[in-house]
Amino acid sequence: MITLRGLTKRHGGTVAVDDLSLDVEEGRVTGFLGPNGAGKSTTMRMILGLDHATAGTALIDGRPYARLRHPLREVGALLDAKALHPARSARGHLVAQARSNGIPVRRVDEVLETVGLAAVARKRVGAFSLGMHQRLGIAGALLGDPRVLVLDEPVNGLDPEGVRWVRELVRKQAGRGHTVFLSSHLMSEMQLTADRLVVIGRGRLLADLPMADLLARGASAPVHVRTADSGELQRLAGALRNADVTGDTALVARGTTASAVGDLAHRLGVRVHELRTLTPSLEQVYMELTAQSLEYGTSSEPKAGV
Ligand SMILES: Nc1ncnc2c1ncn2[C@@H]1O[C@H](COP(=O)(O)OP(=O)(O)OP(=O)(O)O)[C@@H](O)[C@H]1O
Repeated sequence: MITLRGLTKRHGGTVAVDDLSLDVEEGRVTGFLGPNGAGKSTTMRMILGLDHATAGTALIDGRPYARLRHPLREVGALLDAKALHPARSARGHLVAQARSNGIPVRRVDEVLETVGLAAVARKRVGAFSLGMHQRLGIAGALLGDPRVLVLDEPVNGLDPEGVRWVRELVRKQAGRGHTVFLSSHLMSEMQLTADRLVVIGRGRLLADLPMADLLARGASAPVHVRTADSGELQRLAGALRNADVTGDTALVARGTTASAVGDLAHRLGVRVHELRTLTPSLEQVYMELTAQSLEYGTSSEPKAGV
C-alpha cells in the first residue's frame, strides 16, 4: 500500500504537487491521471525517494522509501525508461541492478523472458526501440518481485500487443494482492486496466474513486440511435443540439437521455429501430473533470448540449 499525506512539492514559485493525500491500496490497479504538468511524475518521484517533499509524507507499506531495507524487493518502478547507459546490454543492466539488491542473477533471465526480451538480452541498449526500452524498464521493476509497482506511462511507445501485455501483467499483479499505481495518457487503455482512478490537476486531487463511480459522475452518457431510413435520421439529427451522425441511419446524441431522444423522435414521426444508452468513455469524463486545470490547454469552445 502507498500512503500519501499532505504531500507537497514546490519548485521555487511553482507548486508541482499540492497537499495530496490518498491511499493506493493493494489488490487493485490504481490509475493515475492528469494533464501534462499536473504533477504525476513528481508525485511518483517523491514516493520513490528521488525528489524530496517540501511538506507531507509518502510511505510504502508504512515506511518512506529511504528506510526500505531491500528497495527493489519491496517496490518496483518504471520512471524514465530511456535513462539507461546505452553501451550496456539489457542483461548487463539487470544483472547490475540484481547484484546491488541481493537478488539472484537467475531472476534476470526469468524477467527477460517475462518481458519478451530474452532474444535480445545481450544487445546494447543504445540500439533499442522505445518499446524495447519500456519492456526493459518493466523487467527492472519486476526484478525483485515486489509487492508494490509504480509505473509512469508504462505503455508509452508500445505497439497494441505490448499495450495489451502490460494490461494483463498489471492485472495479474493486482490479482496476486500486489499494489499497482500507474499513469497513462491513454484513456481507453486506462478504462480497460484500472479498478480505481486518482485524477490530479495542477498538483491537486480532483478525484479518487472506483472506475465505475467516476464514469457515473460524467455529465451524461451518450445515446445511440438507429432510424428506419436516412431521411428520418437527418430530421432527427437536425432537431438535436448535439449529435454526431455515425452512419447512414445512425447517430450518437450527447447531453441528453434515451427517453428524451425517444420522445423527440416520436414528435417528429421518426421511426426508431434502435435506441441505446452507451457506457460513457473515461476520456469524456476525464476531459470534463480536468477542463479547468489544463496547464497547456487549447481554446476550443465546449459544445452546447441538449
Ligand atoms: N525540476 C523542476 N524544476 C522546476 N519545475 C519543475 C521541475 N520538475 C517539474 N516541474 C514542474 O512541476 C509541474 C509538474 O510536473 P510533472 O512532470 O510532475 O507533471 P506530469 O503530470 O508528470 O506531466 P506529464 O504528463 O507531462 O509527464 C510542472 O509544472 C513542471 O513544469
